[in-house]
This record gives sequence, structure tokens and C-alpha cells, in this order.
Amino acid sequence: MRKKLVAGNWKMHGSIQANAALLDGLLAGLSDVSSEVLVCVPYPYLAQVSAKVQHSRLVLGAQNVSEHEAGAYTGEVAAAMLAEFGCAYVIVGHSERRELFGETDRIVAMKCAAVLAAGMSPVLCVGESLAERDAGQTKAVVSRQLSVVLDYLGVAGFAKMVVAYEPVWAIGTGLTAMPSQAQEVHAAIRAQVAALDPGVAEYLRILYGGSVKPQGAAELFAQADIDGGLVGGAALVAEDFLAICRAANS
Ligand SMILES: O=C[C@H](O)COP(=O)(O)O
Repeated sequence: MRKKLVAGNWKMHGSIQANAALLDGLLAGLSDVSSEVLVCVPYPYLAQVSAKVQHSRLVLGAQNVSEHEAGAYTGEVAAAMLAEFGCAYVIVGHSERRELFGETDRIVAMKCAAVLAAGMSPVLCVGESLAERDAGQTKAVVSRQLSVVLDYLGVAGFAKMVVAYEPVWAIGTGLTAMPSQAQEVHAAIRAQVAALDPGVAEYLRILYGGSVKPQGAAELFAQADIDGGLVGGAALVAEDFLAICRAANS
């Protein structure tokens, strides 16, 4: 049985004051949530959020990491630094990083390795663009993104990973994939891992991301291979995020 995970990706939003209010709202409403709940916050707020979520059920994560261990990489943040601040997860290869910051499949694989080496879990994002979906390439694109990481880490590395399927056309657009569309891709991801190691595949959590809102979340999370969500916009409003978390209660 896989424990559901609902992850909030705050992206480049927040302020010390707004974060405090959001976290107060979340912490006050977690009692009827049974899934694991993660907040992935901008780097400068790691210390603030880490202190605030200590001894609570909220888990802390980051949104990016350097593929390098340490050195002359101005502006970069190493995985060990994130671990020091209490991060348990790091989002890797979000489509915004791939598209806007030129992250290749290989860099994404190296980042996953860096996160694992520092004792944390990568949340590896994969997903197709609208043009790729229209061209019937969805499964091929997702399979390629996954196989580069599988080749680099070996399937054993996936024992501590989370995969997030995020169709790029659904991110921030209000267009959610239909539960059956998402389930089809999630099942293909699990099958690809199962072909290498059925045990790892059985326990691999695969999240759906892309305009997840309180309405419709329960139907998504009821799909056999959807193990939770990676939530952007709705993660910035405590009552919406909590409603999504409750929709993941099993
Ligand atoms: O990481 C989260 C995803 O990019 C989804 O964002 P969204 O819920 O605002 O569409």
C-alpha cells in the first residue's frame, strides 16, 4: 500500500509574512488529513519554514538543487545544504526548469543523484508539451525522460524517488488532465519501472500535477496509479490546499 503524498510547490511566491499566515492555516487544518503533506518553498524561506514545521506533520522540500556537490558555482545551492535545513524532498526537473533554464534530461538525472546522495528524495517531474501530446508522443516523451534517469541511477535509485507526471499543457492553465488520461500515463510509468524491478515499481509513488484544484482532486486520486498530487497555484491558499490533501485521504 502506497501512502498518498500531496506536495505544494510554492514556485517563486511568498514573503515572510505571507508564508507565516499560510503555514498557520495549514498547521491548524491538518488533523483530518491522512496523507503525507509536503511544502516545497523558495530557498530564502527554508529556515523560516523549517523552524515553523518542526514537530508538525508538514514536511519540508526545495524546488531545485545543483547537480554539483560543492565548489565555484555562484548562485547555486548544494543538496547537502538543503539537507541541513531539514529538507526531505527536492523537486527535480520541473518543466519550468527544463524549459526556462535549459535543464536537459542528463542534468536532471545528475540532480536526482545529488539529492539521493544527500539522503533526500527527488520528486522527478516528467511530462509532455501540448504539441507532443497532439503529435501522439506523450508516452514516448515521458518514457525518454524517465529512462535517462533510470539509466543514470539504476532502478534501485527509484526506491527512494517520487515521480510527478505533469503534462506541461495543464500547468497553470486551468486545464486538468482527465483522470483517465492521467491514469494511462501513470500506469505506463509504473510499467516501465516494473519491467526493471517489479518491487520498486509497486512502492513507487507517482503524483499528478497540473491545475489540481479541490474540485476534481478526489477523482484524480482515486485512480489506481495516482498516488497524490504536485500542486502549484492552489498550494498558496491554505483552505484549497487542505481540501486537496483531504481528497487524498484513503
Ligand atoms: O509544480 C506544480 C505544477 O507545476 C502545477 O502547477 P499548477 O497547479 O499551478 O498548475
